[in-house]
Amino acid sequence: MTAAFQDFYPDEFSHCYGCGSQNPQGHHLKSYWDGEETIARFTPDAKYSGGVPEHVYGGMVASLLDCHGTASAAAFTYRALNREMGDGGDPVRFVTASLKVDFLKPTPMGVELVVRGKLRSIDGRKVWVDLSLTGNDGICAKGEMLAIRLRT
Ligand SMILES: CCCCCCCCCCCC(=O)SCCNC(=O)CCNC(=O)[C@H](O)C(C)(C)COP(=O)(O)OP(=O)(O)OC[C@H]1O[C@@H](n2cnc3c(N)ncnc32)[C@H](O)[C@@H]1OP(=O)(O)O
Repeated sequence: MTAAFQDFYPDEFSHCYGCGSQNPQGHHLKSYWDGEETIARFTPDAKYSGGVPEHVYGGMVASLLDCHGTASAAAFTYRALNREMGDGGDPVRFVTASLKVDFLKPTPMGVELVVRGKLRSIDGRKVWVDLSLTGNDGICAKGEMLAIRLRT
């Protein structure tokens, strides 16, 4: 089975509510390569409803873009450096500095959501990632992230 990007986060940095393996209450989002892009799949529990039970609330949508975006920034950087995650070198870790979300239409509840990341550019410690979240009937939200690589 292919390891997810988050599987390479050290345990001490794996407490994120959205994607940390060490947070028992968290969502444990998992991100992977899909060609030149990145992908994550997630089906929110019914308790994450928006104004009506059929729709997912916006914070959950932003959370999925957030965690997938930073994981993708790390993956894009490893690839640009011709490195592999878990190669024993200095770990490449990112946090979100800026996340813009456009909610294009309601996100449906009860279906698997697909989150995609595409590299826009890398400039030193700054990585811009274009994000999208798709339900069963097209793109529901788009995101633009600036992720900053932490100094090691
Ligand atoms: C713990 C391990 C987890 C590692 C494992 C990952 C866990 C999962 C994370 C999930 C995603 C999240 O929720 S992360 C949690 C939410 N995010 C945060 O809490 C981050 C809080 N902010 C910060 O800690 C800081 O502001 C940083 C690290 C982002 C940046 O601080 P810094 O390292 O001192 O760098 P700084 O010089 O200020 O900025 C570097 C460059 O980025 C630019 N820059 C900085 N912020 C912005 C911004 N909002 N919009 C535009 N540009 C910006 C600066 O102008 C500069 O450009 P130039 O002058 O170089 O051109």
